[in-house]
Formats: sequence, C-alpha cells, structure tokens
Amino acid sequence: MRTFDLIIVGSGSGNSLLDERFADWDVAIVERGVFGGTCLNVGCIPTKMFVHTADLAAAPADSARFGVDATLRGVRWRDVRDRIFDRIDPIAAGGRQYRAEGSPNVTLHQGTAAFAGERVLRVDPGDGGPSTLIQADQIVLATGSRPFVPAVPGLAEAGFHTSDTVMRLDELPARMVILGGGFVAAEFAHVFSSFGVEVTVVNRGDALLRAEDGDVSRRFTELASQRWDVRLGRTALRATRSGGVTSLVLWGPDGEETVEAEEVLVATGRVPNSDLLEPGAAGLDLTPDGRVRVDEYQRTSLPGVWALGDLSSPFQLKHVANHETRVVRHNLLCPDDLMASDHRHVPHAVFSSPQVASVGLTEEEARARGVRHVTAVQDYGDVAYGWALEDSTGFCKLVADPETGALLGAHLIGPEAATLIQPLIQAISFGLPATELPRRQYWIHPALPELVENALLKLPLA
Ligand SMILES: Cc1cc2nc3c(=O)[nH]c(=O)nc-3n(C[C@H](O)[C@H](O)[C@H](O)COP(=O)(O)OP(=O)(O)OC[C@H]3O[C@@H](n4cnc5c(N)ncnc54)[C@H](O)[C@@H]3O)c2cc1C
Ligand SMILES: NC(=O)c1ccc[n+]([C@@H]2O[C@H](COP(=O)([O-])OP(=O)(O)OC[C@H]3O[C@@H](n4cnc5c(N)ncnc54)[C@H](O)[C@@H]3O)[C@@H](O)[C@H]2O)c1
Repeated sequence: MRTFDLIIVGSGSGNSLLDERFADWDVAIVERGVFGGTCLNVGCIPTKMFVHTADLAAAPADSARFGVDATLRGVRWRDVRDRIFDRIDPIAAGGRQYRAEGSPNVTLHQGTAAFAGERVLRVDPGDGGPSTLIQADQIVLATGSRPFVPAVPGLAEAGFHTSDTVMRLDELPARMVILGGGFVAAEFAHVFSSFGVEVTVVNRGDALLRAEDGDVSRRFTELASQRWDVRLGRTALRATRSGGVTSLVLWGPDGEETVEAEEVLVATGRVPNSDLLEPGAAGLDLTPDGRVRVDEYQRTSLPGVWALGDLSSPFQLKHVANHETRVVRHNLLCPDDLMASDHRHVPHAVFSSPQVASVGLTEEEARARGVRHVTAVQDYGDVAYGWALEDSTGFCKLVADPETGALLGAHLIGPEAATLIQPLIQAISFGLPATELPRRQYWIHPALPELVENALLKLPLA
C-alpha cells in the first residue's frame, strides 16, 4: 500500500487547496467524476453564464414600457449551451491534465474513495478494475454533495433531470415542471422561461425562497407567480410518461391535480456525499443530517482527517467552501497555530429575476431570538437609478440594533442585488456602524448603491 503525506478526496475546492508550499509534499488526489467539482462543471459557473444569457433574452419583453419596441427573434439553445460548455469543459480537462501530468508531487487517482481504516482509503476505479489501497497521515475530505431526489412513485421510470443534467439538454422543451422552491428552482425557472419554455414551479411550502426574510420571500413569490405557473402547498404523488409527456399528479389544497411537461427538473435540495466514503468503516462521526462532523478548525472526529465544503458545511455555498479550504490549507501547514473558520456572517445570493441577496439576521430571526432591533425598507423606485430602471418591486431591507447602530441583517430583492449587498456585508463583517456608514463616505450619484445609502439613513437609530 502506498503512503502519501496528504490525500485529498474530491477535486472541487479540494484541488485548489494545494499551493507552492506543498511542493515537497507527496500528495494524492482522488476524484470519482469530472475533474473540478460542482461549481465549475454543474454549479455556480455554468448557471450564471445561463442566467446572464437569460437576462438578455428576457430584456425585449420588458422594453416597450421604456418606449423601445424590441422583439426576441429566437434563442439558439444549442449555441448557448455549446458556448458555455465549450468554455468550461476545457478548463475541467486542463485541470485534470495538470494534476495527472504536470504536477510532479501529485498522483491523481480516478475512482471512488471509501474508508478501509482510520487513515486508509480504498479507491474503486468503477470500471470493474481492481481497487487500490492508499494511506496518509493527513486526509482532506472534500467530496461535496449531490442532488436529493424525493421518492415519487413512477418518477424514475418517467425520467427527470437535476441541475447535473438539465444544462446539457439537446432541445429546449415546450414545457418544464420544476419540483422545489429554493435556489436551483428559482434560477432555472428564470433561465428556461426566458428562453421561451412554459415553466410550472411545484413547491411543498406556501412560499418560494422560504428561508429568506419574510418580506423578500413574499415579494419573490408574488413576482414569480406572475411569470410562472406557481403551485404552492403541493406534494408530488406519482408520475407517468406517455407520448413524450410526463404527467405529475400533485396533492394540494384542492385535492389531486395533474401538471404535464416534456421535461421535469428536480430541485429539492442536496445531500452530502458522506455515504460514499463509508464513514462507518473508520468510525467517522456524522451529524444527524448526514454531514461529516467538523470542529471550528475543520477537524473531523478522526485524527489527521479534515473536511470542508458541502460535505461538512450546512451552507452549501462556494464562497464558504473556498474559505474553509483556506483554513484547512493553513492548518495543514501550521499545525501549532490552528486557524478557525469564520461562519458568522455568511451571505448568499439567488441569481433569478429579480435577484435576491442576503446577509445576517432576517427580521423573523431577530424577533425569534429576542434580539433588540429596528428595520428600514428602501424601495428601488425611490432612488434616482431606480427611476431609470422603472423599478416598482425591488427593495433593500435592513435590520439593526437601535442602541449601538450595529447592522444585524441586510436583505435585497431587485436588480443587481447580489452586487449591491457587498458594502453591507463589509459593514456587518467589520462592525461598521449604520450611523456612520452612510455619512462618512461619498456615495456616487446617481448610482444604484444610493439604494443602500438611503436604507441606512432611514434606520431609526438612537
Ligand atoms: C446548480 C447550482 C448552482 C450553484 N450556484 C452557486 C452560486 O451561484 N454561488 C455559490 O456560492 N454556490 C453555488 N452553488 C453551490 C456550490 O456549487 C457548492 O457549494 C460548491 O461547489 C461545493 O464545493 P465542494 O468542493 O464542497 O464540493 P464539489 O465541488 O462538489 O467537489 C466534490 C468532488 O468530490 C467528488 N467525489 C464525491 N465523492 C467522492 C468519493 N467518495 N471519492 C472521490 N471523489 C468523490 C465529486 O465527484 C466532486 O467532483 C451551486 C450549486 C448548484 C448545484
Ligand atoms: N446562487 C447560489 O448561491 C446557489 C444556486 C443554486 C444552488 N445553491 C446551493 O445549492 C443548494 C441546493 O439548492 P436547491 O434549490 O436544490 O435546495 P434548497 O434547499 O434551496 O431548496 C430545496 C427546495 O426543495 C423543497 N423540498 C425539499 N424536500 C422536498 C420533498 N421531499 N418534496 C418536495 N419538495 C421538497 C424545499 O421545500 C425547497 O423549496 C442550495 O441550498 C444552495 O446552498 C446555491
């Protein structure tokens, strides 16, 4: 059995752990699928390339109210798809080649790693070939997560897509049913409807993006319902396929109903890939929801074994995986000076239409925790650039401590929300008080960040 200094399992964030300081470490990387992981191949990067393209495709439909009569002549789906993946696939292939042939201290193992002992892994190539045993003093688990598919009778036989496959469709369907009401559902509903697909969103709960601040979730649900056929409070009972059409029988407030579409996209959350690691074989501790349990230094319950990213994180966000990668890198290199991960102010954004972005406490969370707070809401429509955008639905909502002026939460829904929120993330992270933030710097007039400036000025602070 070959012994390495370090084994990294998973080539997403795990691959970016290595820098020049590991040049004299003997390293193995194990990857069971396409090199580069979720974000590059089937996650953040391609989805946002589709989202931008969808924004372009959606623009003509919104242009008449500006006095511009534009029409969308068509969307060349295969050209869109191929442009995106002709850019991404070579990056994945190049990354793989670099590790396989261009990194003298790295050995790339293609296959699925599972524990065969405390710091021993069995790598199964998955092609019927023999497994290989490898061991190391340090092991980093970065095996990510995969789509969760609820057990709906007949769905597997009828066929469905997940975010792993839907971006590679050969043809745009006439209709698509999207199961779920979270990030993936919101982003793909925008993409496919902008490209002319008739979209039905089926959600178990009574609102879309339900984890957002209540006002944001309600506004998003309201706007989504104007654009897509949104079915709330529905459970999928069974699916059948006939003549190229899937019929999904739902249970809802009015009893049974059926929705039909050429394609079904399942977007009902993601589960950590901990099971594939056979954690029981080494006594690796998991959380009740199946994540690998880590402490603040990203150490697992096994000595010398670390975990990061979607496998262990409740956040399932790439910027969190990146942060944890930096922490594990430091801790491997400086074992006597361990660095803790900082998960205090994790922001996120949903790249739908409208965009949604959030950091910190929602108003509901502040209330439930008994935290002293005030709120302020600034509409896009009441700042100068909002007039230019003719926006009548977007807003920025802030939650702050009225005594200290500390910002507790920020929630935006509207154009460029994912970008506009950054100064508020900065304020919360660095403890910049909401009293000074709008007053001690210039805000470019009439740029859109005046939305944030005015929201801050509206806070009723002592
Ligand atoms: C559609 C979609 C859009 C997203 N958009 C965003 C976004 O806009 N912004 C954002 O912050 N986040 C986004 N995310 C989330 C983000 O992609 C993930 O949080 C991030 O990629 C997780 O990185 P990771 O390194 O933990 O895992 P991954 O990148 O998933 O890497 C894990 C790797 O491990 C491999 N693997 C798994 N098990 C084994 C095993 N036993 N042996 C060997 N290899 C194994 C897998 O094949 C995979 O390559 C999106 C996710 C999806 C699905
Ligand atoms: N812009 C981004 O940062 C971005 C984009 C896409 C995905 N992601 C990450 O990927 C994760 C997964 O995204 P997602 O949209 O799949 O998950 P999600 O957790 O955002 O939403 C899951 C949805 O599925 C529903 N659901 C769960 N179980 C169900 C069941 N059994 N039957 C019916 N509905 C069910 C939930 O009610 C919810 O509406 C996100 O949580 C996020 O962390 C991030």
